[in-house]
Amino acid sequence: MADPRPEHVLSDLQHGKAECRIVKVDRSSDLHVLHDLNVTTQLRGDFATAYTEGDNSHVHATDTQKNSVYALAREHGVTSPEAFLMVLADHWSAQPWVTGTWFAAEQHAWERLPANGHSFVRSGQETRTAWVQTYGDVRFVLAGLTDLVVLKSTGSEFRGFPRDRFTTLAETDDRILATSVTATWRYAGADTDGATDWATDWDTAYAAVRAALLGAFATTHSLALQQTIHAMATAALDACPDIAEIRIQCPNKHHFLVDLEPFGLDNPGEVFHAADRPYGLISATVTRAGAAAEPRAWAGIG
Ligand SMILES: O=c1[nH]c(=O)c2[nH]c(=O)[nH]c2[nH]1
Repeated sequence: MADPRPEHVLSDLQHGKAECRIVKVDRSSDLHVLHDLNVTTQLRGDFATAYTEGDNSHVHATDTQKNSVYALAREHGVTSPEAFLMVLADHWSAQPWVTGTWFAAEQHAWERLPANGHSFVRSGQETRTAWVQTYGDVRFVLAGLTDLVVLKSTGSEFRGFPRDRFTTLAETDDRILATSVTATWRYAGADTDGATDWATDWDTAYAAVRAALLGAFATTHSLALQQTIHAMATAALDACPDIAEIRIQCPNKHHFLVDLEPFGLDNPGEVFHAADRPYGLISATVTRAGAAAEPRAWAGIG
């Protein structure tokens, strides 16, 4: 049937199940391992008539997509968020009417307690993230982290910025620098045959990038959060040859020195008011020289 509203153009259709919470217990040894994921599925394809006519004959129900998350976790196991999203991508890319897919995962870390092999404490303040996108046989893998909260109690300045009639901020050669890092990186190359034969060891790569981000944050004498972001991004590219580009977004979690003079006290950089808003919001993407931009890898990802 013809589109009932031909004067309007329908685009960007996708549907799936958001935030499927799954905890997979690996019981293959007495030392159990937990994979705690929040998985989102999205399918693109020949679904327009569901929107224009209410014809659901091509619609893979979001409930079915949710069930696939749990069933495929049982059938294939979960080793890393990236590997599990690859399993979902393999499955859904092969279904009728599907021309593209988009899967996301957030992973919360658990650490085994020493008492036995099956008791855990949540570990790591940050959340690990991953995305797999497919366009036919082309596949992109992104990974990242969010809520990695870091602070330096010295080794940070902010000076030399322009002053105009609205400027009140004092220049400083010693301040607290604190932020909550969100970083997302794209693994180099895009599979063109739909195969899951990426050589990257996802957990090793994640650990290398995380360590590089933290190392650069700690060791960069910061003249601005912008400079620290650049240092973190380049350190990540240097630490992990498999990644082609990295996007970093950092709120500047301002810490203001409290004026204690009214109380007859000095304050040599010891007592701060940790403000939660407003906050500076600073971001950048750094791409390895020669790597092609791949905007399709980032579609739908903030
Ligand atoms: O590292 C900073 N970058 C800025 O752009 C900025 N702006 C501001 O007020 N403080 C800071 N700090």
